[in-house]
Amino acid sequence: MTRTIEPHPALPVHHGDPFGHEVLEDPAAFHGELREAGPVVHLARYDVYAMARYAEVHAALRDWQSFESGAGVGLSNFRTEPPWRPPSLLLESDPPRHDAPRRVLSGLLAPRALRRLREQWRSAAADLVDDLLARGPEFDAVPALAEAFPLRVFPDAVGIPDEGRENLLPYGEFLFNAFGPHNDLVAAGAPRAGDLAAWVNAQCRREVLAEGGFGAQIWAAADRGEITPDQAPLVVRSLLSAGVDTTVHGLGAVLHAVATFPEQWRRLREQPHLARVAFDEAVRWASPVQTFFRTATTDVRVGDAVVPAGKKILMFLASANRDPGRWDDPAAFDLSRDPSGHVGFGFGIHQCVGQHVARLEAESLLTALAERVASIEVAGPVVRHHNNTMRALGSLPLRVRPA
Ligand code: HEM
Ligand SMILES: O=C(O)c1ccc(-n2ccnc2)cc1
Repeated sequence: MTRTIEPHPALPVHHGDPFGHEVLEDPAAFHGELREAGPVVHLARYDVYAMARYAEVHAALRDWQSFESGAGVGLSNFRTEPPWRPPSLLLESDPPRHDAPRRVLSGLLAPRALRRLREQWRSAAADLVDDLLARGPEFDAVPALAEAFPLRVFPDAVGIPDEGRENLLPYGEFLFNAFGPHNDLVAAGAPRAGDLAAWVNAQCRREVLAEGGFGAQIWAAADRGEITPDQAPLVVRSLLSAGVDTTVHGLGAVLHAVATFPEQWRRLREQPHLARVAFDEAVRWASPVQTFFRTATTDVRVGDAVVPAGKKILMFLASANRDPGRWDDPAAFDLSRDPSGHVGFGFGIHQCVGQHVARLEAESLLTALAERVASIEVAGPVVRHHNNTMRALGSLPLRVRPA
């Protein structure tokens, strides 16, 4: 018997659409309205509950018992409608099911485990930048760098075959749209979703994965009994789902940031060790992953309101990362800031297990650029690419002056 209870009178209501093109184009005003309205706001359009302030988002990310992932981290509730693909053993699971797959990926993707890739990725970044600069000082950084670099290094690191890698970006694009409502963005990707999912699933089979790659290491963890053989392909699928589009838009964000704030590029060139903090500050500033949902496991009190059990909570990571109650001058990209504590990689038990991969990619590319490029400026209209979950650029025209 489903109880239909009206939202609590203390709960402010907002009638806007966080997944509409107006908000996707520029969410700042919408985020500000939600932060000002209260600690939690009822989004009447979808009958979900929004958290947009840092304090509540951070607390909800930590409290996985009250705010679960097992009913899905998108708008759809797996308990009432079938997921479009078998749920993720990490992203869409809670303890105890979540524990072993998490432990396996944490080990494989830890900073010390990535050391073996550092030289290779740095030299791949240097080659990519050398080839690009040889073609001239003006280029669109989205295809030329933000997309090209992750696709040059990550599929090889996983160990998938060369054939069909062009499916990775559209698969991720659909996946991240599918966390939102069935709007025009989902409809546009739906015709290819089945084929893309079939191709991704085929890359998770043991026999296609190259020796020494992350994929083969996941299967080896199954041989050691750390996860079951049935779980192994799904854990590989997590890497293929998460590993490309996120870093593409993370790199797009940091390139957009340094081109928009040239004095920060000067600072990075003077102090190359700032490359890592530059990426985290860019993840805070842009929040490539804008939102994720949770589901209330009980009637959860938030401030003086109550979110009814079974309702979805939309956590606005991007708004929390620009909450003036937490950050000074939040709209500034500033390398003198300490961005730690940002929620751009989440927080708590589901915090991004691939963050070190993303950081290593960013550090490799930024270091290669900082050694070769004295200045970077925006050379044309910056075009946004709308996605229900990701903050993405469609085009970032840049002009560089070689060092
Ligand atoms: C800039 C790049 C990235 C951003 C902004 C990002 C962001 C996030 C966020 C916000 C979460 C938390 C999800 C939640 O709490 O529900 C997360 C989880 C996760 N990320 Fe990332 N991510 C990035 C790159 C990557 C990469 C490169 C990989 C894989 C190599 C990856 C794999 C994962 C996985 C498997 C999870 C689920 C962890 C769990 O549930 O225990 N991510 N990421
Ligand atoms: O397990 C999966 O399929 C999966 C896991 C994580 C992500 N993700 C989101 C942001 N960083 C990674 C996407 C998909």
